[in-house]
Amino acid sequence: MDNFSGGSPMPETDTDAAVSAVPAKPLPVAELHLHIEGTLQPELIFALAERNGIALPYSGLDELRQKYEFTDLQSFLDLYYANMAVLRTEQDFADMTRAYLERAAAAGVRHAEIMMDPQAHLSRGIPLEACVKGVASVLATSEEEYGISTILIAAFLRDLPEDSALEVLGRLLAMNAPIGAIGLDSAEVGNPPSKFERLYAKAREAGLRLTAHAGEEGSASYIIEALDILGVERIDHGIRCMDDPDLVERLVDARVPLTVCPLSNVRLRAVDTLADHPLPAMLAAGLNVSVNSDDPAYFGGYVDDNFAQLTSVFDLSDFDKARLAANSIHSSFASEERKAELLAELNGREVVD
Ligand SMILES: Nc1ncnc2[nH]cnc12
Ligand SMILES: [Zn+2]
Repeated sequence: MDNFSGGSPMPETDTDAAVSAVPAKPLPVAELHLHIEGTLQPELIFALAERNGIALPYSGLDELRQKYEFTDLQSFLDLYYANMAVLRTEQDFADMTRAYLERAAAAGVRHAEIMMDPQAHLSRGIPLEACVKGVASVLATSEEEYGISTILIAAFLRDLPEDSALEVLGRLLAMNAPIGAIGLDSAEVGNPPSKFERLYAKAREAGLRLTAHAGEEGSASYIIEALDILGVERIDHGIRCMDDPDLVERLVDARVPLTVCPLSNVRLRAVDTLADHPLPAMLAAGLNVSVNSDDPAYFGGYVDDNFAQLTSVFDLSDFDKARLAANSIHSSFASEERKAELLAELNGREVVD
């Protein structure tokens, strides 16, 4: 942050005005909390349905979009899993991944850690190879093609038994799937991290990095369990830590990364409005928070949209935005060399909205 140069000055000459009329380049960030199945835009859902001869239960885009009113996490998950029906072939997974990377590059994403839910596809009869290869084949060249380095995270559905997760992790390891980490997602309340102790032990033994959703709808105790029982290095969401001052102190002291998703929290009613979001209080408390999009096709925006809306509601300073971007890079599972590259890029630029 040493070279951080503050906001854009007001234009004083015609040349300055012309330069400032060029659309601002977004902040270079790492996106650490992104479900690839949550990037399926309505248009792509219809295109894939047509390609695969699948009849959708919606007459058109408008009817589908009307379903994007959620009352809680489960009401979203119901639609999220239902829409996955259009993903059938390796090509479908590849096309979805390419569409995300293209949009993410425009949002300033320079490194992405991408979760996929293999169990949600296996249960529909899709071969594990099709979903893994479809996503991974595109990620393999993401840095050259989109300027985005990537890591694939296998996320496990916490509302299924641990044995199912163990079986799928075993198959991923046996096929040498190019995964760098595991995660834990889906319906949180009633499915605490302690249910997955053996899964995380197995992943750790295999040399994988560890993250888990905790404290999205579940209480602060889920965050404590994820740290103490699963040994995670990062917490996805984690906003409910703000209910427990001792936990906040622990997270600050240990610099535990929290991958916060503001627009998701509003759309899933974890908070009432963006103005009620705890992100500014989390920053003020010294927590290691980053801004992420979670399921951008469902929640109204990609990472740049999250930054833009946060800025409009909270008047975030350039310093705050640069800190959030730097946190995202430091908190990634990228190599130290890649992190240094991204931090140099971040520090060498002026920050604008
Ligand atoms: N926000 C979220 N919480 C839990 N599981 C998810 N799967 C996709 N998005 C999710
Ligand atoms: Zn998530």
